[in-house]
Amino acid sequence: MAASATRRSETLESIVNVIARSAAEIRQGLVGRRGAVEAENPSGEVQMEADVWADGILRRRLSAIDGVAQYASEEEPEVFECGDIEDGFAVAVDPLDGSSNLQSNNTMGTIFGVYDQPLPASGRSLVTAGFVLYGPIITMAVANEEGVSEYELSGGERTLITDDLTLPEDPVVFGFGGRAQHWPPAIESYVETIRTELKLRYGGAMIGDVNQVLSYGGIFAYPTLETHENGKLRLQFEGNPIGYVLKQAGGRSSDGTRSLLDVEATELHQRTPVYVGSTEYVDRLEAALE
Ligand SMILES: O=P(O)(O)OC[C@H]1O[C@](O)(COP(=O)(O)O)[C@@H](O)[C@@H]1O
Ligand SMILES: [Mg+2]
Ligand SMILES: [Mg+2]
Repeated sequence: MAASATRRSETLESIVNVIARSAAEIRQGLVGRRGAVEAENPSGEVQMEADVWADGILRRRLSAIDGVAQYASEEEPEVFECGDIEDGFAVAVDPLDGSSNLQSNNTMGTIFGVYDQPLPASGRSLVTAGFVLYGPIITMAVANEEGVSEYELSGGERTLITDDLTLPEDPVVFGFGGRAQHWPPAIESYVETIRTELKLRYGGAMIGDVNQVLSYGGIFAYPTLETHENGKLRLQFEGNPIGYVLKQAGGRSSDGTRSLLDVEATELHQRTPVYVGSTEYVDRLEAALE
């Protein structure tokens, strides 16, 4: 993509600012939108009112940014073309990650990835990725080639907490999704081993669970299942952005055999097994699956 370096960095800054400024509004808008709509997303999952609403806000605001050429979301079947792809970025979002937690009022997030190639694109073409976490307070992690920064968000303001978010050296937590009776034997015995070393932390929103791994070290997975070989999570909207954040924080990602960033992107809504966290634990997981 041919835009000048200055224009590219202005566009990236605008994308991050728009997501940061929308976060408080998205969280407030969850009130009264905790029910399902009579529709499924392209992955065949029930959509919640809040999923559709948050997607609408992000589509309108992100597609209006000069230098954003494509917008795509977990909630929409097709890429929304909004500029010249020869001269702009593609933004992929999971507007609400963990929206099944609306019912129980638990943690959720918003995930984004900014690609330098038309979607579906390889994780190697990400230039920025990150997430908003709607916890007791709203935080945001933003990864780019310089590393990972963490912010606290309040109203429209973004306050830098650290510009060097890195995984701690001594891992503490793990969380694996899916029903244990559907895990292949190799996953089951890996979990049997690591549960003697780490503490279980699983909250049902990838972004909440991944943020615990970023804070304390360890491993998060939504693994391959005997019923669903590619697990549940989507490469463009979830796997790639989180794989990029973890790599820039000093850890790594895998689909079971290779970095998520090296998985070939064939379809917008393709699923992939996801294993992310401290390098030692992801390496051992790959060895267990060999
Ligand atoms: O309810 P399960 O099967 O544990 O699945 C939880 C996983 O599904 C997800 O909620 C999928 O994301 P969405 O909510 O964006 O569809 C992940 O955040 C989470 O890790
Ligand atoms: Mg999600
Ligand atoms: Mg979602």
